[in-house]
Amino acid sequence: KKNVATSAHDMIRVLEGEDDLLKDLRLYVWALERKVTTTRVILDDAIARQQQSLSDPATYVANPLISLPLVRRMHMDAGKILKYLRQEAGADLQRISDYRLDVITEADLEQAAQGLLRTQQFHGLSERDLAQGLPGAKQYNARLKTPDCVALAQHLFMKGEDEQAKQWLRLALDLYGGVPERVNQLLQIDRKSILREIVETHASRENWQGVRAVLEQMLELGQDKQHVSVLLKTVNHHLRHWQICRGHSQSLVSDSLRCRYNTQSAPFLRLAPLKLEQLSIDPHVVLCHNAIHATELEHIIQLSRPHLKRALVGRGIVNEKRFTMDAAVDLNATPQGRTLRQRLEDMSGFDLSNSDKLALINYGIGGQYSMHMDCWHSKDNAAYEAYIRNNRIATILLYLTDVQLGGITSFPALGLGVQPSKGSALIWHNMDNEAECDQRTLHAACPILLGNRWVATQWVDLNGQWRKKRCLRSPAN
Ligand SMILES: O=C(O)CCC(=O)C(=O)O
Ligand SMILES: [Fe+2]
Repeated sequence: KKNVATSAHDMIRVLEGEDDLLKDLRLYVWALERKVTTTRVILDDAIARQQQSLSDPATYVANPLISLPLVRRMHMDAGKILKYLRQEAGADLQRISDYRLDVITEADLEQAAQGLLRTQQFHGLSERDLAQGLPGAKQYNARLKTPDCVALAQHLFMKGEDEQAKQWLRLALDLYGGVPERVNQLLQIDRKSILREIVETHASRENWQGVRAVLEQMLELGQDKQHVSVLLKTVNHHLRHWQICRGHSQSLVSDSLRCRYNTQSAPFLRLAPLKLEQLSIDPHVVLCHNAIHATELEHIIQLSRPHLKRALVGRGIVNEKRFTMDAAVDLNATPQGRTLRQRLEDMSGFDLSNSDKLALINYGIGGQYSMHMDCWHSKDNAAYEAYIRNNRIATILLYLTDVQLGGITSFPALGLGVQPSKGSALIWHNMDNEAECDQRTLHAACPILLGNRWVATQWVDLNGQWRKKRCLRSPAN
């Protein structure tokens, strides 16, 4: 298919197309003006009458020469006037919207953009200089405006040329003035959309510093403060997450945190106490050392092998957020598995009879699991029943291997990072005493730099914990 942008001959057709559009715009403006004039005559008439009635409305309406026309107007005219108001201005202009705009395609735009960028490269011009006009070309006041810069940026983004794209977006913002905001909104290139686009590109490259800078700029422009503040909080979590992954978690030394033997969460632990290291008291995060025997680890890894597949997120979607293999393992299927399941109950203090199977996860080099929470919010009463049945009150994360480099489990909101150590179990409570999902439990698995990382996750279902955890909000409340 021939593209119009390839030859000057075809480009003239595009110009003619714009001329046609111009004719229709003229007709439409005329129709709008006509409607405004008619409406204003009706309005002025009504205002004049209102002036007379203001001082003494009761006497005013007592005059039958007033009351009859009033009733008549409200009965006969008002409906017609409203109908006229609701009518689209220019609805009678048949010609409008007969265009074949699809004649000019995305490919045309791409080609035109490509041509202009080639010119930029040829002349060695900066984006700003190019937008001012071409050296040596006949000057028709030919300059690029905000929408052109945005289109060039979008073209470059598609080609993966993010840096250059961002230059164009910045220029788009600089050239923004002059056009009424309403027109820019109509063309969907208002400041907010441009900044949002910059944010999205930074975010897709995980450039959180970049995202933060733009969000701060948005705050300065006074844009949607509440929304931007929420985004800033998320960005700060991302930045904190990367610090934690690099081994810079906050110091865990605190007077209130202890290492002790757990003899209490189940009677059996009096005979076989577990080594427990408190990592956070509120929310509850503990690490149980030497909790699982090497033969047990091997056993569950073997059980999972035939079922391993690429892990999904949400409703079964492959996503970079979760770059791992996983498999569900039924611990009740083998005697060794049942022993381990009992131990998981003992060490967490929860009842697992309503909980999912154990999820085995294998991360290779570069594997990671982005920030997420294992629980979900529901303020909606209608959904509460379903919510209480399915939500995850706690998570037990078993580390099945040591990891040579990377692979820390990070809790950005707590400034906490846990290095996997073979045979230990990390336990945390996802929900607070009101059975509400605790945002502070946001967590992630850092990328694996060296090693083979196996973990097993036991999500603990909220349902059925009434004997185990007190103070839960009743559904009726
Ligand atoms: O592998 C990790 O460290 C985290 C796993 C996790 O968050 C999960 O399975 O829900
Ligand atoms: Fe998780």
